[in-house]
Amino acid sequence: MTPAARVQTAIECLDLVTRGEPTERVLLRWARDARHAGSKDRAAVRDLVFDVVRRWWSSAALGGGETGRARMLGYLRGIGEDPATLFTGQGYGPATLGEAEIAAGAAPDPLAACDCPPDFAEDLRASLGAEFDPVMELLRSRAPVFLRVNLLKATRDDAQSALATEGIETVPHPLSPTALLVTARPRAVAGSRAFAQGLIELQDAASQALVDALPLAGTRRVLDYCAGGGGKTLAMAGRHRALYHAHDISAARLQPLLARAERAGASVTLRGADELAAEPPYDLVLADAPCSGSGAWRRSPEGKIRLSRADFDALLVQQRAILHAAADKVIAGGVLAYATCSLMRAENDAQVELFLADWPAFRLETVRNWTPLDGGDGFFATILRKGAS
Ligand SMILES: C[S@@+](CC[C@H](N)C(=O)[O-])C[C@H]1O[C@@H](n2cnc3c(N)ncnc32)[C@H](O)[C@@H]1O
Repeated sequence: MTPAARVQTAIECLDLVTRGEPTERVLLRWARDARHAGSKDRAAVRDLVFDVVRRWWSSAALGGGETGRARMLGYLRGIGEDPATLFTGQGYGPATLGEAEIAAGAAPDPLAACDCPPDFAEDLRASLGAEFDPVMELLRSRAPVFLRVNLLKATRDDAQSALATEGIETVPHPLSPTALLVTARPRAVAGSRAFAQGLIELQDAASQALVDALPLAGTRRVLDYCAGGGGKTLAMAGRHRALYHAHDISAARLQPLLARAERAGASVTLRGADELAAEPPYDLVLADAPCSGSGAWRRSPEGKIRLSRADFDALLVQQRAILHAAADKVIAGGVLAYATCSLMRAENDAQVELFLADWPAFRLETVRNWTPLDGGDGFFATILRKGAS
């Protein structure tokens, strides 16, 4: 595909995204049907579509409309590329620009310029304070690719050397002693020998820093209450030997965890709701709750354009319920760690305040926040210690 044909394909995908179809589903369907497209084309179209989603509002303003074509036009203007070089009307590229399109488009207002979802601007401003502008600016660009070195199988130096033999260049990242930032061939990671042998996992550096902050030393029984695919379960197991139980309301989400654990050389047991109810309490329960995902909007930008006020309110209710259920599984003297990848106070400190008012047996031990300004995604983590008796 020519660069112009990739742009036209991205425009058609963006039209479907605008109509409400999930971006990932649109791209998967296109990739399945596009027999003429090679892997580089697929990657390029994917990158273009997600780049525009990250700059949803500024692209619409600069392009003078909300169609895929207008947004692509605005996106190209926004990154300083001349759209006329791609909108040539040749081959499978987009039709040449009409006079109205050339004249259309205006500088975005300050909120659109930072591509902040209007419905959450107030929350984000209040939560981030002086960091609002620089954080929103970072969320307009792609996330770096980070790896977590699996200390059960390799040191960070070993992992770096193994990756380098496959042309994957990395540098250590200061956010965590296990974090590597990929500086060359990030797309080769998932197919690499180092990955197949369990030396590394793909995991954001702040997510690793969050696990570093958990008081795992001395714990014997650990429950990951919202384990999902088990990213944090495996990060904990890579650092500290203990009995790890993984639970999630969705069995489908947990499903890849056992194969991942085997590759990592870690021992993790899945626990459904009934099994969990029969388990004695744990020394440490991690509740990595579902959230707005606002801290990870550059990695998963879909949430930025889809999150509604009603979704958000439902998430707050879910987070409270999860905190209560997870607290029930903490042994006297043990720890409840509540975490989100949200930048918003309502999901973070405010939830903890509500929890502490309901559960006087717990006291706040530490609170940590990471934003994309630290290099990785935005995360919140708090350690709540249950009284000894
Ligand atoms: C932020 S994700 C977890 C990510 C995971 N810890 C990781 O590091 O890869 C939140 C998870 O919470 C799960 N979840 C939602 N409601 C839940 C509930 N009531 N009980 C347990 N898990 C729940 C979701 O299915 C989702 O997998």
